[in-house]
Amino acid sequence: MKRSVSDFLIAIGVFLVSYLVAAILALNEYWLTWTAGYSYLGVDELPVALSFFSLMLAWYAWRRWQEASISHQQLSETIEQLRIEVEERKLAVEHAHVLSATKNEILENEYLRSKKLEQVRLMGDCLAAATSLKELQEISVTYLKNIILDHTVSVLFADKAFKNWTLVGAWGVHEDKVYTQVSLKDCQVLRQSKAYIESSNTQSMLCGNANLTSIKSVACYPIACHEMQFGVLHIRSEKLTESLLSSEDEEMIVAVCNTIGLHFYNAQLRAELSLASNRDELTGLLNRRGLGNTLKREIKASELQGYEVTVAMIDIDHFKKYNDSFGHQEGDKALRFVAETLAQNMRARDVVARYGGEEFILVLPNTSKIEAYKKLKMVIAKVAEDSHNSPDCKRVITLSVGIATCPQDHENEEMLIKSADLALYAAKKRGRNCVIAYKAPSPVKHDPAKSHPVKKSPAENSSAKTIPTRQVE
Ligand SMILES: Nc1nc2c(ncn2[C@@H]2O[C@H](COP(=O)(O)OP(=O)(O)OP(=O)(O)O)[C@@H](O)[C@H]2O)c(=O)[nH]1
Repeated sequence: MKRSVSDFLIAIGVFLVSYLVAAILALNEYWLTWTAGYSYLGVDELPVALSFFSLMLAWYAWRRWQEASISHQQLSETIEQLRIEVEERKLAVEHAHVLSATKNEILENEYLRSKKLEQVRLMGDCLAAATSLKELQEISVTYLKNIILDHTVSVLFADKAFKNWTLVGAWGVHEDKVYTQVSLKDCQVLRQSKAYIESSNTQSMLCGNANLTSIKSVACYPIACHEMQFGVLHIRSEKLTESLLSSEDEEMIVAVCNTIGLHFYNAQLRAELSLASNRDELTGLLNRRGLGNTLKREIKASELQGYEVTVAMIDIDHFKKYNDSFGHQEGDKALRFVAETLAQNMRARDVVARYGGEEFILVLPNTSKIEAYKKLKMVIAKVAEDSHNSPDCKRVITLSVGIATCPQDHENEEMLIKSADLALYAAKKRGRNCVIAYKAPSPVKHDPAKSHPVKKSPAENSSAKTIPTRQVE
């Protein structure tokens, strides 16, 4: 625009200068006409010539100004176009940067998510293979730590009876702000049996476990299945935020808690089933089925470790008479009394089982025949003595016992029980209330390659010959 104005001024200037020159020439003509009596041009033609000349000059100036304006406008337009183009390119570059950053972020999030999903899968496999409640809890915490990375987290689990709750894991960005104490009565998840999310700027949060004044937000999730609460996952933050977790993260955490709950539920179901199928309902002891597995295991262990296992078969004497005299219910009480007394007088490693009816079996690992004999003598004396004073027994209860030892009598569990049963039969024949050890009628042929060497205990070495065994008839 500046350029156009200057061109216009130049044109005006040229116009004025041309008029000035024309005026000078005209004056010169008049001067010559007046002083010398002649002129180069006729005085009458002079204004016309000057006007023509001025017009020519003015036209020329106007054209120049117009041309200058046009070229300047074109230049401005070109510059504007270039400016727009540069702006557009800048925007395009910025957009590309944003796109690439978003793409990177998406890729990173996807990578993290796939890693977390892999952890969830591994966790499921490990939980499915867990064999105890403690193992289930530890596996859950280990994997939750790999899945919930950017928060301050605490995990509580209930014991088998759902009475005591323990803080099994606590970790997070603020190690000092994880749970230190657990207040169950204030746990909203346990109260409401559902996820609980709270944020408050004041100290009065309903979540009793946001026990630090700096905690402004909590998100707690139940670890449950079929309305059975096995645990609580508690996430806390110092930030005042309505949503501690992104919707994706929350979705994953809820799914993980549900998976853990399901595994706890399955484990509990399995334990209950196994208990029900392996336990005798009346006495709570192992039943015949449970005994079979246990005895097999003990015989295998004795082979590997080279020690003896003794099996004792116990029968209550004249129990039919007891039932007939005092009734079946009293008979049941007596059975429970015998079961309890046997269990109380055995070592933790010994196995006490109800074989059926009024028959019990003891499995005594790492126990020689003579040790078992002494122990059983003591036990039948104890049962007789205690039954005398017990309100559960209507009369003194005596027991007959037959014992057999692996590997010297038999290495097979069925044959071992059969041998103990034969010895029991002998005890009954002998007059009851006694212990008889099985003695094979003829020496058992041992295949040295098959049988395992046995470490003799000092007790056996000293008194093996004094054992009052009796050949089974
Ligand atoms: N109350 C009760 N009685 C049972 C149970 N199981 C078996 N019995 C009884 O136990 C008795 C066993 O009797 P027998 O096998 O004849 O043996 P016994 O009378 O003890 O005679 P000996 O063994 O020779 O001393 C039967 O009367 C059964 O009914 C039970 O669960 N509860």
